[in-house]
Amino acid sequence: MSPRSAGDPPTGERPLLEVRNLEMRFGARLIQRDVSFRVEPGTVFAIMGGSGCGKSTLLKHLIGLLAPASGHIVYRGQDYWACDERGRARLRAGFGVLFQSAALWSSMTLLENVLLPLEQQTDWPAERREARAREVLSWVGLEAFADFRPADLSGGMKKRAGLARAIVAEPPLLFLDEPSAGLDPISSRRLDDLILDVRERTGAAVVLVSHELPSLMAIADDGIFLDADSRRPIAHGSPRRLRDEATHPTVRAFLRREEPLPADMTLPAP
Ligand SMILES: Nc1ncnc2c1ncn2[C@@H]1O[C@H](COP(=O)(O)OP(=O)(O)OP(=O)(O)O)[C@@H](O)[C@H]1O
Repeated sequence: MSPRSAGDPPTGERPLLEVRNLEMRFGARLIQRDVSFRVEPGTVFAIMGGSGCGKSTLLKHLIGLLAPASGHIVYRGQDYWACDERGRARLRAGFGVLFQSAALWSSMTLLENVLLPLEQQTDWPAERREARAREVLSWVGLEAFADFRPADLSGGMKKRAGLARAIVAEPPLLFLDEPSAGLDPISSRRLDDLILDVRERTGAAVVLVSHELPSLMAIADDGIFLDADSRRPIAHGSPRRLRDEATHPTVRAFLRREEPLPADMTLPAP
């Protein structure tokens, strides 16, 4: 399948993921409201914004770890929180997640880590599971490290192993929390290429939280920018377009590394 980009016309298909008027709170504390967006198959969608604006909190809502204060999170037409626990578990089986820490099991080898989703989600015979796990380890360049434990790997290798585990069962949706955080520029670039390669190979849509501008510009087709002050999204679109066209000073400051404008200075109409 060939991935769509943000500039393509709508396909008329149901989006893989649709967020409608989501409001997120911790107790009485509002984190964000009015969050609405769609993620189409085969696209890379970025959740952007400054520190503490609620990016990780949004990701946790999307993968079912936190329940919305109000609003809807809909996967291929199914409202996640309107489903019973079995229905939610079925939807979650379609998510691959790479956490910031990679969250590999330290007592297991890489191969055993990557086999886990296949053991949980397929009834394939053991040889087929192992062949698939080794194939995916080779995609991420770790076939020679299948018998290593996570402690014996570099940070970039752990991320690649976490990515292998996230994609091994070919989930239609992949969630990545700051995939290149803590990596040197070369490892970070390599991971970006790998994310695009995975998207090409599997047709998965990718939702990622990232602060890394080169990474955002290189791989994201679309995105949303959350603002910590107003506690609302203040821009939607591809990071490249927002970098070139956004007028909001916070978005410009973030994506173009500009100094934010003084609060009393108004912007010309676009
Ligand atoms: N479990 C929690 N209970 C209460 N408040 C929380 C909890 N988790 C996060 N917060 C608060 O919610 C706000 C958003 O946090 P979040 O981690 O989602 O931001 P972020 O945009 O991902 O930040 P960063 O880029 O620094 O990782 C912060 O003010 C944070 O202190």
